[in-house]
Amino acid sequence: MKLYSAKQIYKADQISIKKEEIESNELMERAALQLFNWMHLRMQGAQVKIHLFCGIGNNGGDGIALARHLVDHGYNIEVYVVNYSEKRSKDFLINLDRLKDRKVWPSFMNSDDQLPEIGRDDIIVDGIFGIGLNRTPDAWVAKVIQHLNNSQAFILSIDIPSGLFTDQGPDDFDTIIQSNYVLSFQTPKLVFFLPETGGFIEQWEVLDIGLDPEYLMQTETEYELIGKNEVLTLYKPREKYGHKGTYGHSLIAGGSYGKMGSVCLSSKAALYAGSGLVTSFVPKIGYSILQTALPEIMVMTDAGDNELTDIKFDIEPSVVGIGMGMGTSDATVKTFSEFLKHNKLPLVIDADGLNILSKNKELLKYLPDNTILTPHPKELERLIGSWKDDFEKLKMVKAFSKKYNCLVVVKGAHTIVVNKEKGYLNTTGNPGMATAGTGDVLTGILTGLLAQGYSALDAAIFGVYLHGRSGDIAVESTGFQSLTASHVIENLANAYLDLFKMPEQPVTEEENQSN
Ligand SMILES: NC(=O)C1=CN([C@@H]2O[C@H](COP(=O)(O)OP(=O)(O)OC[C@H]3O[C@@H](n4cnc5c(N)ncnc54)[C@H](O)[C@@H]3O)[C@@H](O)[C@H]2O)[C@@H](O)CC1
Ligand SMILES: Nc1ncnc2c1ncn2[C@@H]1O[C@H](COP(=O)(O)OP(=O)(O)O)[C@@H](O)[C@H]1O
Ligand SMILES: [K+]
Repeated sequence: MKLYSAKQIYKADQISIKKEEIESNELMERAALQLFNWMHLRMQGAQVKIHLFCGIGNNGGDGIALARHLVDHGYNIEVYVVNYSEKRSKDFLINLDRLKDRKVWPSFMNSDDQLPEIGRDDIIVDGIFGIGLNRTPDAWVAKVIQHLNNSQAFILSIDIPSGLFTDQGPDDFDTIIQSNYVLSFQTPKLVFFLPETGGFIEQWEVLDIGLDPEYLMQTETEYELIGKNEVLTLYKPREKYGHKGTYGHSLIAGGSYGKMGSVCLSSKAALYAGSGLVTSFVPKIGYSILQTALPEIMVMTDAGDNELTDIKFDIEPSVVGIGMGMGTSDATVKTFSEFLKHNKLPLVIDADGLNILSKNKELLKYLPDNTILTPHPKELERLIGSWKDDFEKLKMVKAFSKKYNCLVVVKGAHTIVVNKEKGYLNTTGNPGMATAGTGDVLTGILTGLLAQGYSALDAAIFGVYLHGRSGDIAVESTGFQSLTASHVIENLANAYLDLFKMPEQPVTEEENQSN
């Protein structure tokens, strides 16, 4: 699913109005009707108090138009206009008049007004600011926002939580509505998925207000949201006459004394992801550990007893996944550097491989094109330096990806695969996955997919999705606390099978009776 910027949404807005030959307030009416239908379906006329807080722009206009529909259906409403500017939008004013025709008189809130009382069982509709926010709200508006956040009432935001910018990071986190539910027009917004701002949204849903499909389809976006529909087209079916050679050979290189588990996890994950063959390349200390833990894989040892000192092998794998548990001793740094200088194979680099690159940036020029790097936030900071906010971070990652012609998998709650100018945000995964070794599993999956002939970009997008989906299936039986990296591997099979499961259909009345 594409994530459109505010600029693109405004453009879609204008094009739709022109093409359909409608007035802009008709588009607002569509939005308001969608909002109303959503609420009415759930509330069924319940007399819970609904407080609608509306700004003076079109987001406020949506709120005012919604208020009219609610009052027409007998709901118990109170309307407030947060009067932060004199520049009221045309459609806001049209809808204000329509509301007044119903004898509903909003309270106009100005800077020194008392804040209204809100019960914890009431509902708040947040229509203060939408995608038009272009500067941090004034202190008194921030106070109103804080008051709503502190009320403990359920907050339903129109389009975007008020105070959240659509395409830039916040300056002040105290000026943002903490939403329970966001009904977002046409597209979710990028900020719903970034670590700094995602926490302001508990749940979201898109309301289709019928913006011009042609424009939406043809417009390229900087970011895409990746779910099942997107990865299904990437999946490569197994061929009837395929043999293990068809599905590639993954070499997993890493490990050091006390950290052989990481190589076990990556190697096993590569196998479960479907790699035809898997060889682990480890220091001597790892030999019996890997042979015992994973009978399906082959093991090659380095000259070093406890750490990698001479990364050389006389086989020709299809891809190398390297870095997990490897350490950063002088000998390992030296051999890793030498390996990079001579290597021609596709690479996935993780953990200490990334740490070594961060301290020896001159090595970056040896990365083969489309190498996949999989940093967690700390590793990313070591690699690209620190950032002011998530937007600056993404800008820096894009520049890095472009400069070194590599893919960066920015790991987190919504992992983002960055390929030069474009970012792909994953929708699977859960906080149970914040546990030791899940990153090693991801490296193994990505290596295993590359071995099977997926392009680097497809492997990264699909692998990140599968990894999270495995975690989501696993957590149903483990709970968050007890989810381990091994559970993620064990559920890879279920994640693959789940790709082709139809969503559950509700049982119809007839079927019910025949049972
Ligand atoms: N195409 C769409 O998606 C549609 C959008 N609509 C609504 O329109 C909204 C956008 O409306 P607007 O562009 O009027 O913008 P907003 O309603 O978000 O903001 C109102 C105006 O306040 C001013 N402003 C921004 N930051 C401020 C601040 N900190 N203090 C004081 N004033 C500030 C700006 O000039 C802005 O235009 C959307 O979020 C959505 O709710 C709907 O009406 C229907 C169609
Ligand atoms: N809150 C979360 N929600 C979803 N996925 C998460 C969350 N926290 C961590 N993960 C995922 O778990 C993995 C952790 O990787 P990493 O930090 O490298 O762990 P390790 O080094 O222990 O293997 C990443 O793929 C990350 O996206
Ligand atoms: K809003």
